[in-house]
Amino acid sequence: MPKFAANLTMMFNEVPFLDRFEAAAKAGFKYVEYLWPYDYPAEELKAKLDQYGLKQVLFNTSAGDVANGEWGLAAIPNREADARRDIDQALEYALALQCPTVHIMAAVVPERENRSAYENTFVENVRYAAEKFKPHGINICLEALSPEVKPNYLLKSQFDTLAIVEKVDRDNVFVQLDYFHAQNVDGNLARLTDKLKGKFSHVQIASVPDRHEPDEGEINYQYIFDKLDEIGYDDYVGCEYKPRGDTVAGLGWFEKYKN
Ligand SMILES: O=C(O)C(=O)[C@@H](O)CO
Ligand SMILES: [Mg+2]
Repeated sequence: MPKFAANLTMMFNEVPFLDRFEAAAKAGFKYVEYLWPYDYPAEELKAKLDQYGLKQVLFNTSAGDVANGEWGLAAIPNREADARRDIDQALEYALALQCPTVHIMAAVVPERENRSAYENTFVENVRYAAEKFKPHGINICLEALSPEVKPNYLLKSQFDTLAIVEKVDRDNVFVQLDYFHAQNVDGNLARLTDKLKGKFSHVQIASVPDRHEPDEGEINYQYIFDKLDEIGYDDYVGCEYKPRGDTVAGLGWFEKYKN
């Protein structure tokens, strides 16, 4: 049975961020993820996790200067020092939060720029991270984002992402399989899951097209959850969706997975 993690950036927005840990635990979650921890001291976040008996399972490296169009730095040529500073910062937080996986954000590639220079920079920075994280048993994930959500992001297709993972060639680097983006770009999700078997170590879910609860829209998530069980996927499934309304009112789909 999948181990579902509440995404505290997208869910439980009825309450301030630090109160979402309690809300997630009360709703029956044992695991949480969120995009970035850096606005808070790691000790404060760890205290929340401990207070509510939660495990943090994923967060991202910094997105950089979002107001100026950045969405990750790790692929931007000549910004290696900034990217590696962000990777080091993520490692400190991962250790303090005892978080097993960090998503390294790549970058938006401006249309006039040379994509292969971005890919090469990304590969080198991810290798740097892989080697720093390895002694601590921390995994790295790389994620494709669909153009309707993040136009010109370096990684669009799951297969672009797999190609970079293979090029990086480190045993703690995996695909982050977000089925919402995968359906938008790649489709054929059951076959995709088979093809990526063993290559992904974090999953995220949301309905398509509206990115709501996984109980509507064009993806049959019950089928996908069974598929994940069938292939022996044992890592986490992040609920990275925008609730249609009240978060708890939308959790009917989750009832049968609580234990
Ligand atoms: O947008 C998504 O999907 C994510 O998982 C974010 O963490 C990164 O854009
Ligand atoms: Mg995602």
